[in-house]
Amino acid sequence: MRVQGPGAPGGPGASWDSSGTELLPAGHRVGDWVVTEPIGAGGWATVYAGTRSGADAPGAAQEPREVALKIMPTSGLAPRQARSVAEAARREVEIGVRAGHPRLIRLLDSTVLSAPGHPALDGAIVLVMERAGASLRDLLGAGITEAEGARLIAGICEGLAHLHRSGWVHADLKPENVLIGEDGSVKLSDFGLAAELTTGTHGHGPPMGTLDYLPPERWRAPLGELGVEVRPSADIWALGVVIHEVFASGAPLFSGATPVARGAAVQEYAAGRAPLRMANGVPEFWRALATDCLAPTHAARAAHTAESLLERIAVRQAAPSVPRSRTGRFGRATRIALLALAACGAIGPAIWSYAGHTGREAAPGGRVGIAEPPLQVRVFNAEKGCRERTDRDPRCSLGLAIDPMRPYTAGNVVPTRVWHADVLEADCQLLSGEVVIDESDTRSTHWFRIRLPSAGPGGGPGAEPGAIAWLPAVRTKDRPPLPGCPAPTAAR
Ligand SMILES: Nc1ncnc2c1ncn2[C@@H]1O[C@H](COP(=O)(O)OP(=O)(O)OP(=O)(O)O)[C@@H](O)[C@H]1O
Repeated sequence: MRVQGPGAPGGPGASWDSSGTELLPAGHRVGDWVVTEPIGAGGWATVYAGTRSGADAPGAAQEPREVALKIMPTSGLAPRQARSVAEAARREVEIGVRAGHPRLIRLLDSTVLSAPGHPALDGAIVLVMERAGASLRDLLGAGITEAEGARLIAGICEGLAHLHRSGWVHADLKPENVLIGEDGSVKLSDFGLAAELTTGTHGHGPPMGTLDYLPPERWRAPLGELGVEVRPSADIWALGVVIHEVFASGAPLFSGATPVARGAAVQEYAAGRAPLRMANGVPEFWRALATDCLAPTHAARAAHTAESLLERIAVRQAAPSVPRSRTGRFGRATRIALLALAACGAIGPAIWSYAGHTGREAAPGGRVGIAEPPLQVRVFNAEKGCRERTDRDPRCSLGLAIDPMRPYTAGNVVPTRVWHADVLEADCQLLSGEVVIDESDTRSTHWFRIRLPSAGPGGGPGAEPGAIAWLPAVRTKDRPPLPGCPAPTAAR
């Protein structure tokens, strides 16, 4: 349940949520949808399972048949409360329209109910969403393996990284708002408190939130005309709390009988008067990651972005299959070879392609309408001077590898060159390829399999149709949610 944040004046509470589930009986029709059963309720809304009433309606074939209907009643609320509900719905719709991503629950439609004969429903806002199978909260009690926890947390980081890149802070990250699709994929939901980063560094949101996930600075945040200041680092704090819960079977990180008492424990920790005490079962890597997320001040936490955390998780996931001696091999000589790659011209033997691979296989679960590979990645050149020029100077060109399992040296690149900001199509990712260290010392074993554009993005030699190559993940800031690549041992 979400409640008002500390120090907030009155606002919509959770008073009607328990009775809300009776609002819509099974069989009730909402636009093109028929209610089947209640799924859940929060402070603003009751969520029902719905199914399409007319399968033959125009466009029906493109839409899922099973949906979730989030009903946000406004009648009976004080005008200010009704405005808050309408604002929350507006933010959900705005994110749905402007920031769609496979790691965010998909908004299909929104409408306002007209039900003059049913005063409790009249004027209610309805959000029609893709339906998830469960929430992370549902999974916590059963215990989550480290591998599964890693996958779930990586999915949350991908969703946050996308939101932050798109200029939004979620501001209410918690296990209830991490949904699990029927194919097991992670989807962030509930953007009713999301804040747009209007200044680039922070935005403003209503003085509300879920107390157990609020960062220390929010407990003292002044309430201005625009609301309270919200920064992406607030989501990172909440992520730290969630990481702990994932590996501690849902046990709260800060002790106290009530959310307010636990908030006092947060303040004690932030003031340096109490240590962070995580459950013993939290594995070392995740303990370290959560500790960084839970840095007590915004300034200390800001260094740990969702992208950088994702990168650390990717490297860690790749680590067990990379023998230590192999990683240790890459000293100065390899690094110099890597740097040389940024400047060398077109070099390299034949292009490696997978016979019979189309790159258009449906994602697991194959849901219609959810983004499927290939997905776009934009090339990033760590050399600042190269990012500022658009003349495709050969010295600023970057090479794509032929084989991600061999050192990324001049002899292992395809003829097609790419430049900063080129957009490439990736169809899968490999977390445990050869180590690559870029010019800014970022080290990664993560690679994307790229379909080479037949014209050559730089106007260089074109590739044969369907040819592929490999982009080291250090050469892009994007982290599209791609499936894993099959082990690249295929014919060369
Ligand atoms: N698309 C969906 N598919 C399946 N279940 C969903 C979906 N959206 C929400 N739910 C379920 O309904 C519950 C309430 O939804 P939601 O959190 O969006 O409502 P809310 O009133 O904004 O909640 P809160 O006040 O706790 O933030 C969720 O915890 C989740 O279990």
